[in-house]
Amino acid sequence: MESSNVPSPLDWGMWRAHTHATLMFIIKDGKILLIEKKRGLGAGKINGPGGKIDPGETPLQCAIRETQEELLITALGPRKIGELHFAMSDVPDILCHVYVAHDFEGVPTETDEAKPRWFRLEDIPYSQMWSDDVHWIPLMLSDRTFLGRFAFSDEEVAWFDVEEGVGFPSEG
Ligand SMILES: Nc1[nH]c(=O)nc2c1ncn2[C@H]1C[C@H](O)[C@@H](COP(=O)(O)OP(=O)(O)OP(=O)(O)O)O1
Repeated sequence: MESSNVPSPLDWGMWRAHTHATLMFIIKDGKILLIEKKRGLGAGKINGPGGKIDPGETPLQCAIRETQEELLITALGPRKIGELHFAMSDVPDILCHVYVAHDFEGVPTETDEAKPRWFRLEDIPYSQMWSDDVHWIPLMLSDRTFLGRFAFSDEEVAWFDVEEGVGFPSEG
């Protein structure tokens, strides 16, 4: 478990997410498919495809739908690998379900929302990503499940804790 050496600025036992969201990472042939996000929260950053869960939708359905909408591809065999709890300072708090898939159908295509970018696993552009990503993407690449909690101050991580080897129900 990796964590900050300072006390948490909030009581996580009382924490509740305002927004439920997803991220999908396609990892294939030693490369990871990321996006340049063109609009919404995190516009201009590199991230996985994803977005808010719609009413009546499961997290898995959301991750598949958002990947279809943003890149015009369908992830095959996605599996939940992690959960991220974000206590934000300037926008509503987010609980994000993270999925990994090792195959997909279709051709990754630029849309109004996103531009596809493949990166070699050793060249992930952390400096252009959310500042929490460096704390959990390496676990995801090692196929380790995780629960990450992050308290943000503006755009920077002020406190964090990442627990490994967490179990998730199979549908996720
Ligand atoms: N600190 C963070 N680190 C990270 O890696 N991804 C984050 C993040 N904070 C938010 N996200 C991602 C998760 C999710 O895919 C998305 C949620 O932001 P939004 O609710 O603004 O999504 P979108 O604008 O894409 O949603 P839709 O309107 O549903 O398309 O941003």
